[in-house]
Amino acid sequence: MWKRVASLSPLISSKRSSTLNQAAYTFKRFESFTTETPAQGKVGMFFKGKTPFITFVLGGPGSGKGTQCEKIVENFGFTHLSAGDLLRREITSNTEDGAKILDTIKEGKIVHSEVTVKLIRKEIDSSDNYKFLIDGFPRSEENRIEFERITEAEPDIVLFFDCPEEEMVKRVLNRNQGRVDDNIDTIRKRLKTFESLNLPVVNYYSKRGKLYTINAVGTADEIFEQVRPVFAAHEELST
Ligand SMILES: Nc1ncnc2c1ncn2[C@@H]1O[C@H](COP(=O)(O)OP(=O)(O)OP(=O)(O)O)[C@@H](O)[C@H]1O
Ligand SMILES: Nc1ccn([C@@H]2O[C@H](COP(=O)(O)O)[C@@H](O)[C@H]2O)c(=O)n1
Ligand SMILES: [Mg+2]
Repeated sequence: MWKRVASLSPLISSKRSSTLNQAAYTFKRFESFTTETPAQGKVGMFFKGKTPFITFVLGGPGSGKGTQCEKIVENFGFTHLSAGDLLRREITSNTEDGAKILDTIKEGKIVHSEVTVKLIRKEIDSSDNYKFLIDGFPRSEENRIEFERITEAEPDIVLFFDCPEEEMVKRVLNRNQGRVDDNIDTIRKRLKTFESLNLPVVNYYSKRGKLYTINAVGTADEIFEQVRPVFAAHEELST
């Protein structure tokens, strides 16, 4: 199993890209593998000689997480794992959990962490990549704690797309992708869930100096110009 032997986050948690340029970074280094026997089912054992680089992508419904993840994939070679997409795929595959997941999503609530972490871990395990964007996760402290318990890993960085509610509502209502939760009633519930369960996670990573807050208002390209330097600054560390 790999272990973090030194993991020093940016000394300044960035609010805007300009702050990033001034941020002093110290080396973030991992030991790829220890000599210990790998623990069954831990993320580390699946990375053959490479150190996993994990980014959590947070933000309210419609804040643009998926849109920006596509751009990060194109520009920085990450694998994009959207927790919401994995859960929706589970619904269509008629598994035991599918019906419960559908009800939870319609209610704008959070699916039990064990289910979501299992799906994420399966994707990580079967990937040849070692750079992951985990989009829409962790959505709650329970999500976060379960991920840490199962993987013994923490994210290297956490992006937070900060968007006003009225803009999020507008974007979701215009999305037209046939999502069962893209209606005004569910959006209201999702916004409440975001505030009560997801913002504490955002604050947690802010206190740990891992959070990069991105102003999510503007065109997708403008927003990506704030995102780009975050990854450019970490590129050496993540290759
Ligand atoms: N900067 C932007 N300006 C205007 N529209 C945008 C912008 N970024 C994304 N959109 C559009 O807003 C909608 C929501 O974006 P996206 O799906 O990326 O958000 P999300 O944060 O992943 O939402 P969810 O949490 O609901 O999955 C999409 O239709 C997308 O095309
Ligand atoms: N960690 C998560 C992520 C998502 N959900 C549920 O899926 C819905 C859609 O998620 P998007 O990221 O695609 O917006 C979300 O509202 C939750 O119901 C979850 O439970 N846990
Ligand atoms: Mg999304």
